[in-house]
Amino acid sequence: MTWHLLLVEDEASVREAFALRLGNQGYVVQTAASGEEALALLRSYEPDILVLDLVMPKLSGLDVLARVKQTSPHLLVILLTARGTVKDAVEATKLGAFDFVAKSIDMEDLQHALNRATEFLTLQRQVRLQSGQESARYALDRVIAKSPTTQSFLARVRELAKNDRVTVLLQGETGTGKQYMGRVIHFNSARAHKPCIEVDCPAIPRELFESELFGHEKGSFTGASGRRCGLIEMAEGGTVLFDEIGDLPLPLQTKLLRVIEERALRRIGGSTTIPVEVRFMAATNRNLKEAVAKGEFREDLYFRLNVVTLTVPPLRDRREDIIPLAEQFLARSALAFRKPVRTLGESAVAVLSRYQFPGNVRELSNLMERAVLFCSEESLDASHFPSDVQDSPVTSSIGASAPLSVPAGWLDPALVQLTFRVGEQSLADLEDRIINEVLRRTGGNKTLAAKQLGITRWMLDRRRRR
Ligand SMILES: Nc1ncnc2c1ncn2[C@@H]1O[C@H](COP(=O)(O)OP(=O)(O)OP(=O)(O)O)[C@@H](O)[C@H]1O
Repeated sequence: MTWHLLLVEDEASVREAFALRLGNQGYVVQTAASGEEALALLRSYEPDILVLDLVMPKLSGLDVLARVKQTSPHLLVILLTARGTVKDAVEATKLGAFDFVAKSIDMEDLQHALNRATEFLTLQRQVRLQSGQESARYALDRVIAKSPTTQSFLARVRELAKNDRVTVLLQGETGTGKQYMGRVIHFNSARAHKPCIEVDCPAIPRELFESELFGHEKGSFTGASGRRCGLIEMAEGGTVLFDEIGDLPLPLQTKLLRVIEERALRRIGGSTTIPVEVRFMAATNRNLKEAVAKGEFREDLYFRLNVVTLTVPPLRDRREDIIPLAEQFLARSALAFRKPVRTLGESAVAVLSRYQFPGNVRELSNLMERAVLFCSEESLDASHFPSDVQDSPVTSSIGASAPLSVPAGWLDPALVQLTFRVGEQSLADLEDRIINEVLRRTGGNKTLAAKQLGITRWMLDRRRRR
């Protein structure tokens, strides 16, 4: 499992050194140089653990802790101090800190606290699974399926939920809901009370991949200070869902194939074979057949995964679902942001009904979230959407979408025009539009899109999830 960590430390040298070491240990680290910066970041970013320096110039660690606990009561906070007192420690505990540790160059105490925190989070997730909250969220009768396309798609999902040993390959454009549908299959199957472990292939650093997936024995490589069980083992009895399986490094494809075929694995450095009883699912927006032809994906693994292929339809092929989905996202965001908005006004319905949604359900969900954030009335109308969405042209049949226009007369097909109204759109909005356009032009190939944008695959994913 990959853990996201926000490190708040005002001394640049300490911040950078700690971030580097924690990053090398597999944590995904974001940093902030002050309490104020951390609070601003936490409005849009949800780490698993917050590591806070106690003594900072304006807002102290305790001030930040008090504020964070009001908005995110379950976030685990570790306070770091070079010269803290018992009084500070007592105060931190009262405010709900998870731990209070000494700041040292070797980070020894912090390491122990982080180990405890990640163990606690793993356990908490298992308990949450058992409590059935997720099962209710992904119940088949709660999936919006107004359109005939989604209805027939769900009929196949229902069958696959019943047959809980069949391996499934979920295909579809970016943001169509492949992972979401994978969860629907899991939580409606006999495995629902067991873990559903998602492996985000592009997000796991290559050098850690094998150990994340298969686990390791103590001392099997430098840094393997204890025995660790891998994600596949953790899913025992349940499902492992590989997101963007096309990004699985080739050597690991061979190993995974063996595990699927033999239903058993060996941890790195281990001498015993451990049987695994899990269902495997994989999602991709790449054309895996093409990847096989190019030698980037193993053909035998492709056939192993491709026992049943489910293609999640793009939103433009199930337009009847747009408004009910928008209403669901509106209700969810209004609750999360404590906003008075309750309904979609006529003008908003009109805009949503004609917009093409190149980014599919994810784009609709993000669009509604932002619109709700800027709405202080009871009814949300078109003016709450960004201008390019408001001004999107009416189309009767929606084929390839073009959110950024190519002006007439421009001969170079790689040239696009980006227009925006100053004061109405944030940098993040513009970034989203550029990313969506590049993804559209690469046919949803995220690796290629990231390359064209000059960022890493991981950064692309983080930005899209923002
Ligand atoms: N039918 C649905 N009902 C409610 N929410 C949905 C539905 N389908 C997708 N979503 C939401 O839309 C977002 C994108 O879905 P998801 O991550 O499953 O897409 P994806 O196809 O796996 O995307 P990518 O290819 O980019 O990884 C998620 O927040 C998900 O919860």
